[in-house]
Amino acid sequence: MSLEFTATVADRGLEVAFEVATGETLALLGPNGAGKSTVLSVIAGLLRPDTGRVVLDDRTLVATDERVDLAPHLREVALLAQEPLLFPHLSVRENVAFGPRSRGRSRTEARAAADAWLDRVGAAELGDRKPGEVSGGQAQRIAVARALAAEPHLLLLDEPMAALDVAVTPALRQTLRQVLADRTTVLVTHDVLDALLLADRVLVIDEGRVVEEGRSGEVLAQPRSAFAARLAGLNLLHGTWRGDHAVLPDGSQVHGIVAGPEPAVGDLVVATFRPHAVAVYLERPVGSPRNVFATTIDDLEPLGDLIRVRAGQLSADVTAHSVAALDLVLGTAAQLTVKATEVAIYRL
Ligand SMILES: Nc1ncnc2c1ncn2[C@@H]1O[C@H](COP(=O)(O)OP(=O)(O)OP(=O)(O)O)[C@@H](O)[C@H]1O
Repeated sequence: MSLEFTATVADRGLEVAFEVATGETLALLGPNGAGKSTVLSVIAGLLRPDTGRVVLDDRTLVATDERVDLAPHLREVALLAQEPLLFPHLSVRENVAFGPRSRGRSRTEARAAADAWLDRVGAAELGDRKPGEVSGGQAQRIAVARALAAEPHLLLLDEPMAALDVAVTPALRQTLRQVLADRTTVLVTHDVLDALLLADRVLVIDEGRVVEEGRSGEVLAQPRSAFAARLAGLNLLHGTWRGDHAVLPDGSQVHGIVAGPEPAVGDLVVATFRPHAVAVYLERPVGSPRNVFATTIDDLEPLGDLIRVRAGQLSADVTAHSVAALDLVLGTAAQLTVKATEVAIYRL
């Protein structure tokens, strides 16, 4: 085990234990105030737990019963927050070179390491600029490079994409996928796609307690906790890429827009779309091209002004008026449709 974590923090109502294997990415999911950031603060050494023990590889970072409490800068842990927090007076290259320099590398080595990391995160051309002269998405890439250039044993990411435009998140998510592979990471996120695409396992925390834990795909496919179920409200269909559409295990086809890198024929993919984008018909609709799934309704659940219709693996949010007009009840055979433009397809 690479990271072993047990801690209680009484005034934040936190009592959590988990482990992360070497090279694994663990996503921490949970509602606001659940305690996710508190867990990261304890690991980074910004908050001392009332009781607890955090061991990274074979080094004890904090152990309340042994009175061990390593200073943050000695922990070899990098914390990347929502806001990039770059040093404004240093150039981008100097920001990234900061970690290697503090680890005793020469100026030339540190600059070379900085340029190599900037290149890996797709920010090679920004080295000479000041942080004030780059966009939010670029600043976050630079912050990723800076965190990794310090060669941390553990990377902590606190909603690294929360402050960014939705337009730039797919590209940064792709960069993170590449740099997180084989790197021990704890990632706090609210985004089901981050959990699915970046994390091997997820831990769902609610009111300071672990309520669910497992492989990302499994937890999101069959959520047990209310929070994971709400997250998993997003439709997720796993399939195989066929060049211009995905084929599901039952043979049905899904057409959509590829987000991120183009999958090769035969690659495993996931097609995602919001329940809002799904329409329910009794007969197979004719006309404009779209995805049609023949299925049977197995749950109808009020959701604010709408009704969430569940049918097999699919969810559709429709008005109460249409549920009444179509006379939908449990067991009704229905055709669920979604336009290809509403479906995002990701390579797994
Ligand atoms: N600096 C602080 N001082 C005291 N209590 C705090 C502090 N920060 C957070 N808390 C409290 O600790 C609990 C856990 O908060 P934490 O920020 O860890 O949750 P979170 O899961 O990261 O939430 P979010 O998703 O909103 O970031 C909450 O009850 C919160 O109000």
